[in-house]
Amino acid sequence: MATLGAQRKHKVTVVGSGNWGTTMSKLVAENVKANPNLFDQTVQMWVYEEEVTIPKDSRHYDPSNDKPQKLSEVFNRVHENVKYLPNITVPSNVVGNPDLVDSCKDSTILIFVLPHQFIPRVCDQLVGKIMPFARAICCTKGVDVSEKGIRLMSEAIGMSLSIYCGALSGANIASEIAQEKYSETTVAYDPPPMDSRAPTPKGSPTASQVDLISPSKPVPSARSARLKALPNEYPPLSHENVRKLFHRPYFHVRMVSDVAGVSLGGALKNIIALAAGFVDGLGWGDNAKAAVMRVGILEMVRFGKEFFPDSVHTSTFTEESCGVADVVTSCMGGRNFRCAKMAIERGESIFEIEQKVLNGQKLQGTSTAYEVNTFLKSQGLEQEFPLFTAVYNILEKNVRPEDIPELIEPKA
Ligand SMILES: NC(=O)c1ccc[n+]([C@@H]2O[C@H](COP(=O)([O-])OP(=O)(O)OC[C@H]3O[C@@H](n4cnc5c(N)ncnc54)[C@H](O)[C@@H]3O)[C@@H](O)[C@H]2O)c1
Ligand SMILES: O=P(O)(O)OC[C@H](O)CO
Repeated sequence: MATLGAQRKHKVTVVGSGNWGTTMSKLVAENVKANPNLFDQTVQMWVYEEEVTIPKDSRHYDPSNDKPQKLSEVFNRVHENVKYLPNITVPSNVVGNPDLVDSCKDSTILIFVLPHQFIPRVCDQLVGKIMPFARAICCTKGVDVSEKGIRLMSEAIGMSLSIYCGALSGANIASEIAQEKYSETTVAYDPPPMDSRAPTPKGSPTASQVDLISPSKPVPSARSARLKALPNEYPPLSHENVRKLFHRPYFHVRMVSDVAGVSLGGALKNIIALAAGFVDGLGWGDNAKAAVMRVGILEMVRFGKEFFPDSVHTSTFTEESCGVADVVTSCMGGRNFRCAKMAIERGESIFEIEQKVLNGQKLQGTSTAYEVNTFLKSQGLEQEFPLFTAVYNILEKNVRPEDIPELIEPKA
């Protein structure tokens, strides 16, 4: 039932069109159709434009037209991302839009699903070009490290665009979800009090006047940013309504408020997956992989407690899909795990494997290992995170994968 007084509907843009971005567009498009009272029926998907040649084994291959074509044009013609999510039909209410600003400018909900290294530049292009009261959900797995320190990607998005940004992360190998195989995820959404629809007490500033976060409950993802309240004519972005955007019979959503825990789980698991791939590539078997996962989970929890003490709930890592469950799935079938394993088996660098095997898809564990190490070095705390540090040093060829057991053995 539409919220009393809500005459407008949320327009949704998925910012990203990769393997997960396209999968996310598919499930979101299914949900806007299922909730016409809440959402506009067309989902914009920003496509980072490139020329693609339709593979000969594609059902869309046309020998009379095998020249390179614009990805967005092919997508809008055949409703399939022939490069990043082949053989999956995406609902026709998803529009592939190569113009970033045009795809976002009228949307009240922005779902960021880009490799994390591209987020800052994309946000820079959107500053001042989006709805001032838009809200975002970051599905990207990574952290934002600079000389100022470490930030969650949701914080980086929120601060850059002066909007509130939540996070989605879980045991979510995209290709399985695209095939509608059962999975689950965690969505953390903890909006500013101004977004709550409690009756506005007399004398309180109206939505248009409120442009600072309430001092009583600073919103981590947009600390000191100038937030605009979501106007009452839109349905409230309650946990119930946000869940309706993502939950599917095959994609079970649990809503939480711990944005930091959800974000860190997704980012740090990619480092652990590399370590698991290294030991698996050595042929050391499941026990070795389990040992590496155990130490990695400990370091994930420690990292959250150490650097995000006022926002991370340790239970998020153990009880939610974004924690241990994501480590498990990533260390069995994730790209970071598979490429690390292949690198050891073939005696090649993981960076070469990424280029040769992923067809344009991007690993996130390698860059996250470097970014986390830069931050740990700045804090003088590499020794407190031996597995994260070992993965960095393996990538740098300072140590060998065979050295992992010694490197993670607790020091007397
Ligand atoms: N693929 C998965 O199974 C999966 C699942 C859950 C979360 N994630 C996370 O989602 C995020 C996005 O991953 P993905 O799988 O959609 O992407 P991907 O790995 O398929 O990466 C390719 C995407 O990057 C885009 N790209 C390349 N160069 C770019 C540039 N200069 N600027 C902007 N975009 C550029 C490409 O157009 C393409 O859309 C990552 O953080 C990833 O960890 C991925
Ligand atoms: O393929 P990966 O390693 O990027 O992992 C995919 C998802 O993040 C698994 O949850």
